[in-house]
Amino acid sequence: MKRAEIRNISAETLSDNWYLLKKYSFELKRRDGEWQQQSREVYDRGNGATILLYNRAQKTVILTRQFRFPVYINGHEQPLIEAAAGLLDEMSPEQRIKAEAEEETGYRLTQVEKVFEAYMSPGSVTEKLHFFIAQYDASQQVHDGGGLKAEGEDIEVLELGFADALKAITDGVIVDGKTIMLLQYLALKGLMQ
Ligand SMILES: Nc1nc2c(ncn2[C@@H]2O[C@H](COP(=O)(O)OP(=O)(O)O[C@H]3O[C@H](CO)[C@@H](O)[C@H](O)[C@@H]3O)[C@@H](O)[C@H]2O)c(=O)[nH]1
Ligand SMILES: [Mg+2]
Repeated sequence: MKRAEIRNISAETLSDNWYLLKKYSFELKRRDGEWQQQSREVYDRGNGATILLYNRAQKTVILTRQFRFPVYINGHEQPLIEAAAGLLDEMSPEQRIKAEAEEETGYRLTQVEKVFEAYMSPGSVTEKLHFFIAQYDASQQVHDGGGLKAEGEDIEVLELGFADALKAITDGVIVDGKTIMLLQYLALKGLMQ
């Protein structure tokens, strides 16, 4: 696939507060060869990583549940069930996800497996998410998890049966994209059989 042809990129910062929102103007060469002027607002919060902990013998997974304000104002008033995740903050995806998994779930992981990368909202958000899975057992639990109170985190740790977690997707109880992708990955690869 050939690279997109883009010229005359300029940017204006609309907000530089917690994260960065810019408005870009640029010209894009359409497939018919015509140059077209466009502008796009782009939200940059860095890249992130997420992980699903699974136990094959027990047929269970570890998920988190926390209040998410953007989801709340868009109509989902319950806390959101999610795979553990965090922003990279200059660390490598593997280092970051091990630290984040321990902070949020309380499980200390030695081996993690990278499964894929994905842009989750490519029309407006720059973020690329790195997806991991890891096997866990009770001996790896070093504390109760919960995240960082100073950052406003108040994270519940859930251990769910894998079949119940898959059913929660079709029942509309699990509605977070990264979490659905990771649960379906385990199912597709037959890792819980
Ligand atoms: N004060 C303040 N705090 C914020 C703001 N936005 C985020 N935070 C705080 O910044 C911290 C970021 O926590 P992380 O665990 O690193 O990130 P995350 O929010 O869990 O993000 C993960 O999940 C997202 C949603 O699926 C992913 O998009 C992201 O890549 C990452 O994987 C959280 O404590 C969050 O409350 C803000 O505007 N103001
Ligand atoms: Mg997080």
